[in-house]
Amino acid sequence: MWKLARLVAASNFRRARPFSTAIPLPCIVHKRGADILHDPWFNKDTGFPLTERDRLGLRGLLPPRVISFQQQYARFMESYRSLERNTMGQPEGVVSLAKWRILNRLHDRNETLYYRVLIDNIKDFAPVIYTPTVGLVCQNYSGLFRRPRGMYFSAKDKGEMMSMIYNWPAHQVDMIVITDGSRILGLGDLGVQGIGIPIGKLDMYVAAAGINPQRVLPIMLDVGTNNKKLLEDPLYLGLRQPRLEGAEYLAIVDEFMEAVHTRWPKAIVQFEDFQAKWAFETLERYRGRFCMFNDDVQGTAGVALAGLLGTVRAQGRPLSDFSNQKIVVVGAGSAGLGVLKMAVQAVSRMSGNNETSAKKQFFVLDKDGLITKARKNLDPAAAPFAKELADVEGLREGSSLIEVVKTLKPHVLLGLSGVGGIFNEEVLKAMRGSDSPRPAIFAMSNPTMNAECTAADAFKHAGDNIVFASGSPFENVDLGNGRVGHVNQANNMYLFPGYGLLFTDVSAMRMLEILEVYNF
Ligand SMILES: NC(=O)C1=CN([C@@H]2O[C@H](COP(=O)(O)OP(=O)(O)OC[C@H]3O[C@@H](n4cnc5c(N)ncnc54)[C@H](O)[C@@H]3O)[C@@H](O)[C@H]2O)C=CC1
Ligand SMILES: CC(=O)C(=O)O
Ligand SMILES: [Mg+2]
Repeated sequence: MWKLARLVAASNFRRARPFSTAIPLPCIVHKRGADILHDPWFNKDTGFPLTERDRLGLRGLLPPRVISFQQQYARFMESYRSLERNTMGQPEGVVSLAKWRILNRLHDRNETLYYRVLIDNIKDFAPVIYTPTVGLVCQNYSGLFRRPRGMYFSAKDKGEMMSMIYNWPAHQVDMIVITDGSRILGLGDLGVQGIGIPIGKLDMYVAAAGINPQRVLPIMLDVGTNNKKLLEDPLYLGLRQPRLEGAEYLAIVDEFMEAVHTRWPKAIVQFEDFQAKWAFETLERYRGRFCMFNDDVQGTAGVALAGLLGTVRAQGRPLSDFSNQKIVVVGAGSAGLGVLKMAVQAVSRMSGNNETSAKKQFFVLDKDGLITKARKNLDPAAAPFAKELADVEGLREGSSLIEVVKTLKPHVLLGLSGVGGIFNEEVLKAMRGSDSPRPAIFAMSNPTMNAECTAADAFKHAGDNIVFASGSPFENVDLGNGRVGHVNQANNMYLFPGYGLLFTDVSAMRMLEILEVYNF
């Protein structure tokens, strides 16, 4: 997958920002002197040739020696490798943050070099700029903050957003990722510190999809936080107030959406890591009016479905066999319900059955166990997937995960619960009794510590023949005798190259029409 993503990125990125000149061809620089050196979009550090130094008023502002782009690249990679050597044996969190810092400093200084090293080393660097390290970065963002990136719209900016949006320096923006910080990965409400997620996601768009980095915009919509620790932290950088709710909340999001689409009517707004109630409500509220989608609901569904179909193929079965798989989804939030909706649609289309009958093979649990129609206060979003008690013989409302696995013997166990380790030894061992000769275990929650199980535990307890995928990366597992337990990554970022191609080749509206056609 990375190979394909790199090919896409390399071809598109070179078109947008040629490797050899380090500044995008169509770009006219209106700045001079130190302003250029302090602008990561234009800065080439010591790479400015003498002619440019004269033309741009840089003579004397840099050491005399001109260092080529290739030499700068090699020097950065050497510093990175030396950091790896020098931090060997130190705690994982310390090492990850040190790696993030060195990459972030480059991002802040010289974007061309940053994206070049990122594209060329995407497999090594994705876990640093994205999950799992981005989770740690968000948890510590107020302390790590040095230079602003993206835009911040807060509840205090009500009435000002239409003018604020024109403060963004780029004339054109194609892709926006916005969060309100209310459910950052499986880490909960991180308030303004959640900005790390839009930044990391957009880095993946540039590196894996070849989107022009000058045309992306990370956004934090700060409506307060209910995280007590952050509210009490004197260095917390966000609004120190409880989250807005109800109409007050929606008024802020409405104003932002109007402002952004007034300035850039074709920009696509990706909603990311909103708590489930707002994820669903904003999706319904805006999808008919604006170019937008929800990555956790829709992007995750696309990747999970690809993984589920891939599993059928890995079992040596025809794809039509997908309609016979028993699938247990653990987690009935924005991601779990998004996956269920799309998977049910896929089954009903493949089998020619209606959705009611396609739903029969899907089972969903939340923190209160198996969801059935007998549940009191059944969440309306989960209601379409709640089972009739008559259809789950041997089970009851609220049956535990282990009861469900032992009774149903599912072909697939898919976790989007945010609860680390919930696929424990007992549950994994019970998957040995699966009706499938090659059961699938997808531990999709992020970051790593929130994964439902580790890859090593999955192969150890559920057996060598499983198909395993996780939201955050794990190393392949050594099964002995030269055999390898392959770890696949099931993360919505794998859709970004696809979106990227759509953005470059079709207009945003056309893309949304395509998504609508597929009822995505
Ligand atoms: N791999 C990927 O591409 C993606 C992974 N995720 C991950 O999925 C997780 C959940 O995300 P959302 O659905 O947005 O969160 P959410 O907060 O909307 O939903 C979490 C769900 O898990 C349930 N849950 C909590 N404890 C449980 C337990 N002990 N047993 C069973 N269910 C339990 C909750 O009741 C709720 O239904 C997060 O860790 C997130 O990082 C989310 C989107 C994409
Ligand atoms: C991957 C992702 O979007 C999440 O964990 O929320
Ligand atoms: Mg997300």
